[in-house]
Amino acid sequence: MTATPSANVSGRRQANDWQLFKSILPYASPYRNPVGLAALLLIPLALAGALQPLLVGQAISLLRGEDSAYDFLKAIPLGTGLNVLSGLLLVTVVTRFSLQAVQGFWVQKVGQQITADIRRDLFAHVLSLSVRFFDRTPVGKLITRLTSDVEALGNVFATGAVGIISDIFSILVIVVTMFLTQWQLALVLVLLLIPIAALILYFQYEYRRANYRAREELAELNATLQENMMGISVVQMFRRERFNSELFRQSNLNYVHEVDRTIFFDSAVSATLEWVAFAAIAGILWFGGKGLLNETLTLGTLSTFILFAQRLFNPLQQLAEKFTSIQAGLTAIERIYDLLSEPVEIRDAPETQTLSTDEADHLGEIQFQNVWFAYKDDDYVLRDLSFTLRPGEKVAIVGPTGAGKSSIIRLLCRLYEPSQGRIIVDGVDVRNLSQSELRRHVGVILQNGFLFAGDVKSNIALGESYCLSQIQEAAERVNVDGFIRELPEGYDTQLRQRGTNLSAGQKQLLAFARASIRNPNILVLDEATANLDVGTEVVIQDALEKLLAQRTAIIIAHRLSTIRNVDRILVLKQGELVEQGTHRQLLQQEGVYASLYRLQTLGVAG
Ligand SMILES: Nc1ncnc2c1ncn2[C@@H]1O[C@H](COP(=O)(O)OP(=O)(O)OP(=O)(O)O)[C@@H](O)[C@H]1O
Repeated sequence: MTATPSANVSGRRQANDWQLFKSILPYASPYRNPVGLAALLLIPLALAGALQPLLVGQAISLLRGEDSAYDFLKAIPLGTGLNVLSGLLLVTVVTRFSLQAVQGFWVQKVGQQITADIRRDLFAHVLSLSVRFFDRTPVGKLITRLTSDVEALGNVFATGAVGIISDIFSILVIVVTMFLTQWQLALVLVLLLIPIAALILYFQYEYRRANYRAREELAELNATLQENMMGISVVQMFRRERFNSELFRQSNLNYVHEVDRTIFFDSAVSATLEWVAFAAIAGILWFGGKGLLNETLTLGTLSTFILFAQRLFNPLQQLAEKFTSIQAGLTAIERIYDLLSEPVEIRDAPETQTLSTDEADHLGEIQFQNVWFAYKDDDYVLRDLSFTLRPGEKVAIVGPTGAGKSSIIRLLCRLYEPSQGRIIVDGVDVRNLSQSELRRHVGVILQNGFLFAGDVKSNIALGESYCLSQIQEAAERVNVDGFIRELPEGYDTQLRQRGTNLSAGQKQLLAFARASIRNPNILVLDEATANLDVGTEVVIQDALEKLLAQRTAIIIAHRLSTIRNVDRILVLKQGELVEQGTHRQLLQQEGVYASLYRLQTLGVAG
């Protein structure tokens, strides 16, 4: 066992079963009617269940002419009395059989709908969580929560485990009926129930802990699996197969170890109940037998109680059978609840401001005011950064690897929030803008544009309602229309997941079309032309000039030759702005930029 799962278990938010139950209660409210109907059926079901032992006991009493037989039965002929009892027994059997079927169907149907609703909300919630959350949570773990944890919850309904509620209700009705029939025997049975309940609670507690750890291990396993699938080319290229298989084997073993613990506690519950059910019947026989000899008890009542004991432990045994499913379901709710209560760090302010859409307002001004930023604690990657980009200005950010260039972009787009300081776009703090307005205002083209499974045109429109001609125009504006038309089915060409049937450069071309169609006032290019060959880059550069006209632009590029013509260059070093000016001014300053530039031109010459 590794230290990780226990750390996870102890580090998780504590919620008791009642809180967990309450957390899914709102999901049941749209299905009030079927849930109410199923709950209502509990009453006739439990009553019919409690009546059966009484009827059998009465038949025996009647046959033996005992006092415990009801007076109205004693008043009619024996044959008629037995017929009445058999008829009533048949009614209870048919009632239980048919109502159980109706109830089972409704509960399962509603259960699956509730599970689907939870899955939907979980997905929407995960998508709204900040990038910071994804930095610390492996995707494989999230997938486990969205798939197998939700599945475990669905199983509670699918396996009929939710019928436990009806079992508990039946136990209560039987207990009351027993006390009304013969309180001494009823007491014997109820006293037996107390230690069993305590034992079951203990096993349940242990099972839940083991099950939570097992789920954590499964999430770990899936994270390893996902990482290897995503990085398959690196795995194969560096011959990591054997090494990674060993890591996977360990993860697998940890999982099995935890599952073994859950099996142990599950079996312990079944075994305890099996044993106790017999002990209960023995207890009744012993105690009731003495009553029979003293003639304080009739055989009819004793038979009724033997059946009661069976009836009482039957739901408990069912509980043992459903136990795994229910406990797994509760663990699943716990994990789902954990994720659903993960706070959305970046959300729209209650009253957002809007940006001016008036062209005359010279849109596209960006101000960073004393911005500090750290991904973790006080490990600042941007330090007291202040600069202003005038509307329409083209500014390049350069600096060594890890200087914090991309972090500036992430802050501007509000994927993260600054630790201190403010970022202002057209006079409005980005925190006061709605995220959709900000993202519409700022277009970003990244080095590795992500593509979704679907066709080319939907990858440009990305869910917005652009028509084909608008998409084509946008592609023409950035000179990528020709490239798209050369694809096997032009704009209808299906892209496989993550666009694996396109080259890195081709993906970047589509990213240009994506930005062009949205017509943002501010355009950010993060190493956007790094994957293009020189020929394509010339074509794109030409398109870019057109795209960038009238817009504010931030360009991050390692190849300094591509940014010589920008209005201003900001030089970043270890998160601080160390120089700024035009290419010419910076060369004259003989500082960081000049040495970077010389190194590159030397590199090119060499
Ligand atoms: N998600 C993250 N979590 C923690 N630290 C990060 C994260 N992303 C980046 N960093 C750290 O922040 C620093 C700045 O990273 P950033 O990506 O902004 O650099 P960059 O200048 O764009 O680098 P490059 O030129 O290599 O793209 C680096 O030291 C990096 O290790």
